[in-house]
This record gives sequence, C-alpha cells and structure tokens, in this order.
Amino acid sequence: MKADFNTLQNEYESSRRIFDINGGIVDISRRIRMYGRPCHVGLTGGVASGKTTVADMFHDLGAHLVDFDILAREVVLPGTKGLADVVNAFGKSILQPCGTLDRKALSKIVFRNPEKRKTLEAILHPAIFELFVHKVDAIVHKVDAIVHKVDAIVHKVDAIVHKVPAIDHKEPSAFVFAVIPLLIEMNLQHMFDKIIVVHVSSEIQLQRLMLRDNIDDKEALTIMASQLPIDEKLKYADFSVDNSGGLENSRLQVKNIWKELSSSKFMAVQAQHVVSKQP
Ligand SMILES: CC(C)(COP(=O)(O)OP(=O)(O)OC[C@H]1O[C@@H](n2cnc3c(N)ncnc32)[C@H](O)[C@@H]1O)[C@@H](O)C(=O)NCCC(=O)NCCS
Ligand SMILES: Nc1ncnc2c1ncn2[C@@H]1O[C@H](COP(=O)(O)OP(=O)(O)OP(=O)(O)O)[C@@H](O)[C@H]1O
Repeated sequence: MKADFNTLQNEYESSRRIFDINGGIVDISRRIRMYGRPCHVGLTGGVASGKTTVADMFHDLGAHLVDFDILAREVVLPGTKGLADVVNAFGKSILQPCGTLDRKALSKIVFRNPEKRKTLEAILHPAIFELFVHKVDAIVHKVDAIVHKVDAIVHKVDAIVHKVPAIDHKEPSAFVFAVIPLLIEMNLQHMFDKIIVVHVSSEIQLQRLMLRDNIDDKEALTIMASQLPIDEKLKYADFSVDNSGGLENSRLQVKNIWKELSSSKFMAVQAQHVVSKQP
C-alpha cells in the first residue's frame, strides 16, 4: 500500500510540475468535473488603483489572467482594422513616425473630450470584447484538453488523498480573472460569478497616477473624472481589496479572498449565485 501511494504521489507531483506551468491544471480538473467550466472573476477598480498589481498577486496563486488594457493594445497593433479605424476617426497625427499608435497623444485627446472618448470606445470595445471571448475560450480549451489526459491520475490520487489525510493537498485554482477597468461602466457584472473591486483613497490614486504616468494633477484628475466614482463600483463588489497600504498588506487580503473563493463553502453556493445574479 505504501509503495503504491508513493508511486501515485510522485505521479501526482510530476503532473503538478507540468501543469503548474499551465496554471494549476490539476485543480482545474477538479473544478471542471464539478461545474463544467472554470470560475469567472471580474476584477475592477479606478485608474491606477492597483488592478494590475493585485491581479498579478492572484496570478501568483494560480489564476489565469485576461487583462482588458492588454487586449486594448492588441486590437490597435500595426496592420489591424482597429488601428485603421482609429486613424480614420482621429487623423494621422495620432500615429508615431514609425506607424504605431501614439497612446499619449490619443490619451490627451480622449480624456479631455467625452464625445471623442465615446468615439474611441465605439471603435475599440467590440474588437476588445471579441478578443476577450476568444482568449477565455482558448484557456478553457487548453485546460479541457489537458484535463482529459490527467483525469485518470487525479481520480486515483483523489482516492488515496481521502484515505491519507496527511497529504499536502492544494486548494483549487480553477479561476479565470478578467481585469476590466470599465467593468461596471460597461455593465458587464452579469458575466462574472464574482466581482472584486480594488480601491484606494482618491488622494493616493492621484499621487500614484501622477507618479506612474509622469503627468500633472490636472491631467490625472481629468482621467479619474472619466470613470465612475469608486463608491459606486464598491456597491457591486463581492470582495474588495484596500490597496492603500503596502504591497504585503494587499497580498494578505488577496490570500484571504483566494482562500474563500477556493473553499467548498463558496463552491457550494456558486451555482445558485450565477443564476440569481442580475445584470
Ligand atoms: C486612451 C488610450 C489610448 C490611452 O492609452 P494608455 O497607454 O495611456 O493607457 P492604458 O490603455 O494603459 O489605460 C490606462 C487606464 O486608463 C483608464 N482608461 C482607459 N480607457 C478608458 C476609458 N475609455 N474610459 C475611462 N478610463 C479609461 C483605465 O483605468 C486604464 O486601466 C487607451 O486607454 C485606450 O485605447 N482606451 C480606450 C479603450 C478602453 O476603453 N480601454 C479600457 C479597457 S476596456
Ligand atoms: N500597494 C501599493 N503600494 C505602493 N504603490 C503601489 C501599490 N499598488 C500599486 N502601486 C503602484 O501604483 C501604480 C498603479 O498601479 P497599477 O498599475 O497596478 O494600477 P492599475 O489599476 O492597474 O492602473 P491602470 O488603471 O492604469 O491600468 C503603479 O505605479 C504601482 O507600482
């Protein structure tokens, strides 16, 4: 029995090493067997509140990330229809000499003028959304393919784990986190099983935004004013991260949220929550 257990444990551990590279696949296998798909978490917050910083902490714990700011860059890469449409609407002056989008120049135009911001959003949001669906599909398919290969091992290990409580049994990590600055503004709440809002005071937000983007307070306040106030976003939060303190303080909050998301208590209520959540 002991030799058998050790063999399986080695098999399990070497699987984990392979699958960890793919983002905690063994745990995803367990979750998919329970619900048929990973849990979708929407992560939002104000500009420079720390969404990326906090999302990276969830990634360290095993979550898959899809970041809308990165998708927003992908859809305007040189040669894309997105870039051509933006140039049509805003003129060639928003291009750098090498032909790539001058993001700073476009930022100044759209954040000073809500109508122009809406024009840009109308061009980019459908393309961003299409890419988002494609990315999530790709994650789920990749996960699915590997799940089938390892399911037999996981089943065998599960059986042993239940008999040997001393095994170091990791919590599920079958989560796709979508980092979406405008999640509430775009009314996307219904797409997610859980919503996390990252927040800081407006004073800290202003300081971090000015420092990171090397802009003055006038420009920073204009960008902040183009988003819903954080108190409005917090009304939709299942969990919130107060990112006003140091990074370790935020990491502690992230670990607690992760523990709760991964707990069987959450798993049990989730199916019901998905059905009852209103847009
Ligand atoms: C205006 C652009 C070119 C400025 O580019 P830049 O590289 O300086 O900033 P970046 O894209 O990294 O965005 C930084 C932050 O600005 C805020 N922001 C971006 N777009 C918007 C918007 N339309 N409304 C309100 N806030 C926004 C978000 O908090 C975002 O996290 C760019 O933000 C853009 O293309 N925006 C339109 C697409 C969009 O709505 N993106 C938000 C994700 S859906
Ligand atoms: N807890 C923290 N303590 C100190 N600085 C922080 C903390 N969290 C984030 N920062 C810094 O604040 C700035 C904004 O953080 P980050 O880029 O993660 O925000 P964001 O919400 O993703 O921004 P955006 O809205 O532009 O996408 C960065 O320079 C980051 O290094």
